[in-house]
Amino acid sequence: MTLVTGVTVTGLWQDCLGHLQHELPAQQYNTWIRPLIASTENGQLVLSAPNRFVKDWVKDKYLQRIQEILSELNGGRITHVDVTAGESRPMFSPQAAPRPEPRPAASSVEGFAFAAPRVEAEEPTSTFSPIASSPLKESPSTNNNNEFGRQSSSNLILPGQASFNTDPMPSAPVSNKPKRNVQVEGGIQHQSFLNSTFTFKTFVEGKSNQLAHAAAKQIAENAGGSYNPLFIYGGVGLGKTHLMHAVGNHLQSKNPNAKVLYVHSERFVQDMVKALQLNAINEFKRFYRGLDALLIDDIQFFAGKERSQEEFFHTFNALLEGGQQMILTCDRYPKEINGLEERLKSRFGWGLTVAVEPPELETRVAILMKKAEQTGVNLPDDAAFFIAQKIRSNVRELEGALKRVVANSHFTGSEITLPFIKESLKDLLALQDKQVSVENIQRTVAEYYKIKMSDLLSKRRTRSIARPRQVAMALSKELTNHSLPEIGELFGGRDHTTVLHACRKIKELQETSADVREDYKNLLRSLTT
Ligand SMILES: Nc1ncnc2c1ncn2[C@@H]1O[C@H](COP(=O)(O)OP(=O)(O)OP(=O)(O)O)[C@@H](O)[C@H]1O
Repeated sequence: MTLVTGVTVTGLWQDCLGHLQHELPAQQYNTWIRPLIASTENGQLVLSAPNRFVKDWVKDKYLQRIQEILSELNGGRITHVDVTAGESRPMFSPQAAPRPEPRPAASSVEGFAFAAPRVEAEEPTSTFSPIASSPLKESPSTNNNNEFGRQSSSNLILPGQASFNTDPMPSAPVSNKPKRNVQVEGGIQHQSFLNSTFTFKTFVEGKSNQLAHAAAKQIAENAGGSYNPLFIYGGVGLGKTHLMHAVGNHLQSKNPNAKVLYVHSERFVQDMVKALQLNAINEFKRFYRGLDALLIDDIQFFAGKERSQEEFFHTFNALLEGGQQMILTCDRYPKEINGLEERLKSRFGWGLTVAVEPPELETRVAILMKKAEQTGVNLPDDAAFFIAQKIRSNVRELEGALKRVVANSHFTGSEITLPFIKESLKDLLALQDKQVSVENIQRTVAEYYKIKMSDLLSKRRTRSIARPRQVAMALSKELTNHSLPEIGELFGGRDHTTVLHACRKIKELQETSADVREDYKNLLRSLTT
């Protein structure tokens, strides 16, 4: 057994995860493998399962394969992997599981059990895991009509609470994230489900997130003040969750007794449904309304779920009236959420609504440098620049690329240089080259002309916006298989004749204007190489 450093083990485990993800059905992977937290003890890999149930299952079904893969990856050298129940020190960045998911502890208080892994398991039935065995296993996001399920369990689980358990499962915390801030009050634990690595210190501020960052900082210093609620919206993987946790972590560090809770909106819905089924809605209300700060992620999941919206509306009002801070994130502007009640949309706008945009090149480079520094990796400037130039879609993908490079470097013992990066990311880049999307084109064009992506889709007709828009339309026609009407639709619902006109205009300008010719050529090169 020659594992030397935690980073080496991390790299191995990350790669092993890649193999397992490839081999196993997604459901199995998400249920059993993803929640495992890797750490190193005496040079050995320790996989910490959220509870004994998962531990036994993993040992029984997957451990042998895990050992085989690790040993293949490490030249036959890994001989032992331990699987334990309960948390151990996580050692890699949040990328290991992209979204911090609330995984409260197994528990029951006076007949109510609290928390279960958010699993969609096909396997063994257990009193511990009501969601796993209930009709609610189908995620609300994939089944908008099924807001209520048939009662199938005697256990209700609320996040942030824990256990005096009568069921056979241990009360070990269930978390695939670093869990902190556990308070014990009257024998009941409160957990925040904050990811301790998502702090202001690890967040890179740039033009694209300046306002959101400033607002978050303000709130961290003055929670429950005039910026309540804070509503952060923007595309995937742009740091909304990170910022929200940063506020939570700050509040919690200022006051360790503060009851701060992070919860994904799917989880809120699931808990509420469970509470209704079990006639425990009053406990549910008390629990949420007793918080000092509530952070709810991805509230677009409330769309179409009327009863949940109703409950959330009351919780929301109660919290605001009590001066408790709320932070909400969403993938779009509140008014654009179809299926959300008007009164909620308008309430969301009562505090401060801020957008996060895709980061520009400089910020992407800075983020990469910061992530590399966090993982103790020396990333040369030109290497960071290259990755940042190539991966533009979102920060999560940027991190993914960096992790891949770092893992490869650990396995091969190679230094991270530009040629090494090109080699490591070869297939990813090739894949990306094949996948030029209209969105990608819009983002690249917006960045090139230093305008906002939303401007490209807007009705604004000033030359500084209209010309880049035409360029983006022409590039979309040239580089994608979309029809003119489809392209028009993707540019803020424009008519196909507008797209046709743009294509003709840009073709003409390329012959008469050196600037446009140059711009078009640069953009084409950047999108296709
Ligand atoms: N400005 C930033 N500085 C440092 N890390 C960042 C920044 N923006 C995003 N990240 C990182 O990118 C990853 C994705 O961020 P996050 O989960 O906050 O995205 P999100 O906007 O909530 O996406 P989603 O809508 O998919 O939930 C995280 O690991 C986060 O740390």
